[in-house]
Amino acid sequence: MITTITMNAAIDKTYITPSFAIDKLHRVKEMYAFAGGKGINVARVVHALQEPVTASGIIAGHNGKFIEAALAEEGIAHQFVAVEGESRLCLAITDPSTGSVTELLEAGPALTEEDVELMKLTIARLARTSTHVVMSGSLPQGCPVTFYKDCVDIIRENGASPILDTSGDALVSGMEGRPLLIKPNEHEVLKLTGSDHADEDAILQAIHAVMEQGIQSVVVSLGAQGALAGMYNRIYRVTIPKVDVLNTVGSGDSMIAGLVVGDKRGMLPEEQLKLGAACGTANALTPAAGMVSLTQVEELMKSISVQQIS
Ligand SMILES: Nc1ncnc2c1ncn2[C@@H]1O[C@H](COP(=O)(O)OP(=O)(O)OP(=O)(O)O)[C@@H](O)[C@H]1O
Ligand SMILES: O=P(O)(O)OC[C@@]1(O)O[C@H](CO)[C@@H](O)[C@@H]1O
Repeated sequence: MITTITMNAAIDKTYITPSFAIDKLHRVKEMYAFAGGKGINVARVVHALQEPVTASGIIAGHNGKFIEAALAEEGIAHQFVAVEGESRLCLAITDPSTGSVTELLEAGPALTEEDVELMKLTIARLARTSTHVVMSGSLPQGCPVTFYKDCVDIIRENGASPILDTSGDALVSGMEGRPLLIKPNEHEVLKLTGSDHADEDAILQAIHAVMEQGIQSVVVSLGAQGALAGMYNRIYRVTIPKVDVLNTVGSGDSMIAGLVVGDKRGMLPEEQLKLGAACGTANALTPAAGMVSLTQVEELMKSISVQQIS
């Protein structure tokens, strides 16, 4: 089983708003509301790839109940820790006329020390029956920045492989535990090395630096440009086809799902990267975040190329 952890689960609402402009009134004709937050998106895509998955993390209040009910309706197993307060609403306003995406993310509940300890115990328990535990997204208020680092250790001690997809200080700290895989985007990876050039050389240097830290796989996703990746001390370039994009929110999460499923199935790095990129691109073809069709993933895999460059 693959377990996903979303420390700040959300209702992900998407408003499709042609000619969106600030300071104007818009009547929204098309909208989607799904259980979301990065780890839940990963779980949904793992489920679409037909691997057993359990979604875990923190929920609160009425929105938390919505999240559980929505997952149950989708047939996704879940075991959340419920805390005081209200789970957040994350709003993405997408404008098909310009391709713009405007995101408004609420803060979500504040955790107590007891909540944090209970979450660690839950992760330890789930890790015992999992091959991989994927921790994704920002940490909620009250959660120490070292949380992911502690959990990387807990997951490994309990026999599963830890995967981390977060940013900022939580990523820097979590990397000290040497998770199996991280997937920063180009901005996140350059922040790690303090470089301000987003060119390929800087990204490659950053990938080498991360691998030298003892992290086996680092996949730097580059949106429509595909990805550059370091796996087992080799460097790969992933080239993806040009597609008609509807909404890229959740493409990173979908890519993680493909990579983890690929690892679980024992695929070679090239095939894992192909599956990851196909899931990311398939997500961009759907209006909602973290949603892919298996048929589209399989079709896209045929037009994605992965080249070992060093
Ligand atoms: N515009 C696009 N066209 C085609 N594929 C895309 C596009 N954007 C993203 N993808 C696919 O999804 C993968 C991950 O995307 P991206 O680099 O945007 O991740 P991210 O920044 O972590 O996304 P998010 O945080 O919104 O989940 C890319 O490597 C690519 O395969
Ligand atoms: O605040 P976080 O946890 O970093 O990001 C939350 C979020 O923007 O990420 C997902 C897309 O990747 C959305 O489902 C969700 O709303």
